[in-house]
Amino acid sequence: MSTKKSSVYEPLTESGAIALAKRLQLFEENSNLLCNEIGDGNLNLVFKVKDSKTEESIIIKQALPYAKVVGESWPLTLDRARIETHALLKQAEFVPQYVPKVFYSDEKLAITIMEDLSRLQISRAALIEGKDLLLLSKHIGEFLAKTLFYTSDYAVNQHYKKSLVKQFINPDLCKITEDLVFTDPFFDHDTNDFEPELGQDVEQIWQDQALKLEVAKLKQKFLTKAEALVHGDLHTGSIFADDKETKVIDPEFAYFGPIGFDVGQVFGNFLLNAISRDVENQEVLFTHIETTWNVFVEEFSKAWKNDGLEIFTKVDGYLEHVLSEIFEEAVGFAGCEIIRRTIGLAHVADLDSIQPYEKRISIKQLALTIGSELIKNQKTIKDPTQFKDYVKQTVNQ
Ligand SMILES: Nc1ncnc2c1ncn2[C@@H]1O[C@H](COP(=O)(O)OP(=O)(O)O)[C@@H](O)[C@H]1O
Ligand SMILES: CSC[C@H]1O[C@H](OP(=O)(O)O)[C@H](O)[C@@H]1O
Repeated sequence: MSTKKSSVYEPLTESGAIALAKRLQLFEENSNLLCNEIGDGNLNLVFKVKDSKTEESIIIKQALPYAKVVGESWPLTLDRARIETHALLKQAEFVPQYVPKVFYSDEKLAITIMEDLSRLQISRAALIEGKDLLLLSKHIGEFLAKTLFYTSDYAVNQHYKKSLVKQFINPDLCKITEDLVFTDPFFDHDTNDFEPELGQDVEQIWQDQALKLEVAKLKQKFLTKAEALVHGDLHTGSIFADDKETKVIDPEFAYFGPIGFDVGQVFGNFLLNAISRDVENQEVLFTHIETTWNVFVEEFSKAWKNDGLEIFTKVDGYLEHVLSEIFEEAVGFAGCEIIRRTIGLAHVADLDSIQPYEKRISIKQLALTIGSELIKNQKTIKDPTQFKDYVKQTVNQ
């Protein structure tokens, strides 16, 4: 992997992406290259460049100086490309099997050139199609345990940890999460986006002081708890998968934050898919939540016992305390994710594609109830079985 700093930034076009791939000699000389911009995310350009003869391909991801979904009126730092490249490289130190290979990056051009994962499918789309993705949660549990444990104070020298915290200072992208996940959906803010039929339910959220108090505490944790290098946006749209393989992409929101945030976003997005399904097809998602947590605990505990550097990792009861705090926080963060994906700026296809419209509205009402209940009952829900029972109880009310 090589890194470069060009002197000027300019957004790439499809022909510009081909020219860049040729200049960097990423393909054989005289190859006939084709390129399409395939980005469907909220923020960046994504070019797929392919050799028409050999079918070999690469991905060139480029940050724009603004949020693509909104346009130039929402300026956004190009530094997110540096964060993404370095987060992918850091994660690859622990779980190379679960992240795309990075071939090249250029901070000034704000590009990351990486492995093309088109052989896999974005897991949100696959789950909406009803695919089970049987190994997804086993892989994600291991991804979470290893990337989070091995970047935390439990595992690394405290001077090195602080140098990493500095490297991953990411104020602009954190501000997006602070606003869109932890603030705007809980107030009458103009970024919110919901159907008029949800007006009363949303009003109830805005008036619920007990809920807002818990959200305030969760936001404070997100703002201050520099526990480990979190992915920061680990939803099912950031995970490529098939029945055998899993790859996590798009860590441009990475920073040192609470471990429970990544775990909670995974729980929240599995749950969003679960409630979008008929009851008889939901079980596989609850199994994914359970497996994610069980594998996380197993791998995190193994790493703690074998590689714990912090002296207190040898003290009886400390691991159990840390794990129970992570679970409690994950339940609360999952609730915030569910609410913001229902009434905030950035929706999910799991809910928005539900037909007919009336069914969509009633499932979104259910999502708001489940999200609120998870946030207010973080302390009583102690494990995935109770989590499932709690959700089912709410669904049946
Ligand atoms: N390494 C990759 N291989 C194949 N397709 C990719 C890759 N990275 C991104 N994409 C495609 O581009 C889309 C947007 O990528 P993503 O990183 O999520 O962008 P954004 O940061 O704008 O959300 C993905 O949903 C996927 O379709
Ligand atoms: C204006 S950013 C909204 C939303 O988009 C990000 O997701 P992605 O980059 O995967 O499309 C992130 O979840 C932000 O909260």
